[in-house]
Amino acid sequence: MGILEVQNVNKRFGGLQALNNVNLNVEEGSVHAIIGPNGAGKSTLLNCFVGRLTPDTGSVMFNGQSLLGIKPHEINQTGVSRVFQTPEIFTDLTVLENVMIPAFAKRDGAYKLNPFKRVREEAEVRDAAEEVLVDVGLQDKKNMTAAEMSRGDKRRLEMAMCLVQDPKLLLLDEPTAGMARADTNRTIDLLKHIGETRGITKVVIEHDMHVVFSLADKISVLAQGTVLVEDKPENIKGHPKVREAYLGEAQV
Ligand SMILES: Nc1ncnc2c1ncn2[C@@H]1O[C@H](COP(=O)(O)OP(=O)(O)OP(=O)(O)O)[C@@H](O)[C@H]1O
Repeated sequence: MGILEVQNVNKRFGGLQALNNVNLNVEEGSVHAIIGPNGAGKSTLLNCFVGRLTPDTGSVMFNGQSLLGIKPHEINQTGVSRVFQTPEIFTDLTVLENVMIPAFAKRDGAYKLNPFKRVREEAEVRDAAEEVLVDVGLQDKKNMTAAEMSRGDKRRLEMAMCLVQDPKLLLLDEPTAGMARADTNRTIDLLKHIGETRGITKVVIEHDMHVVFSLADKISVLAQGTVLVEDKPENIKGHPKVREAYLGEAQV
């Protein structure tokens, strides 16, 4: 049984069938990539895992429990964390403070009124945050204001904000979008490192095939809301259905 099991998920926006009987089986501890041309339905699918969208029909099971009808913050509490395409960080706070806030939220169940004042006093939360900053290589920048960071570092910070919540499943929406090659390679190394040290299952949406083939244990190819193939990377490369889906786009 997979840690995340998606069965016959359908989602329609008006006249558009954005997801059409989608099935996905993500094995525990694996990296599962979802690829596909623009508008294929990748983000829509991810939104169905985190409670931002509810499928019209079908099921989404995480660790044997249905995620449908559960609020986003409650899904987060079950161990699902998401890294966004555009980092959602508190630019006025320091790097360390940014990581302490989600740690606090996870421990106490939700953001409380004036959480920051309390966070400051929490040594236990601070220790957890510092540990994660070492993991993502930002320990030297912990006292820097988040606004001052490079784009690549902001994404590492957001990763740290997810990791400090000790997720079982990490969802990454184009983790290297807009990065130069050097930053992309650092991100690949970081994700591999996290896999080794923390054993977190990851679902990655990604357009950059270098990233996909460097990381993925399994790949699902989505086109026009339908999963064309779910297979190991070596069987995806050059697959005729995949080539067809990508006609005129990035080559697989
Ligand atoms: N809230 C919405 N209302 C109406 N249509 C939507 C909505 N969200 C997505 N769509 C449409 O659903 C289809 C799938 O969109 P989605 O963003 O999931 O694709 P994607 O594979 O993530 O694309 P990209 O790689 O460009 O990010 C697209 O045609 C999109 O325009």
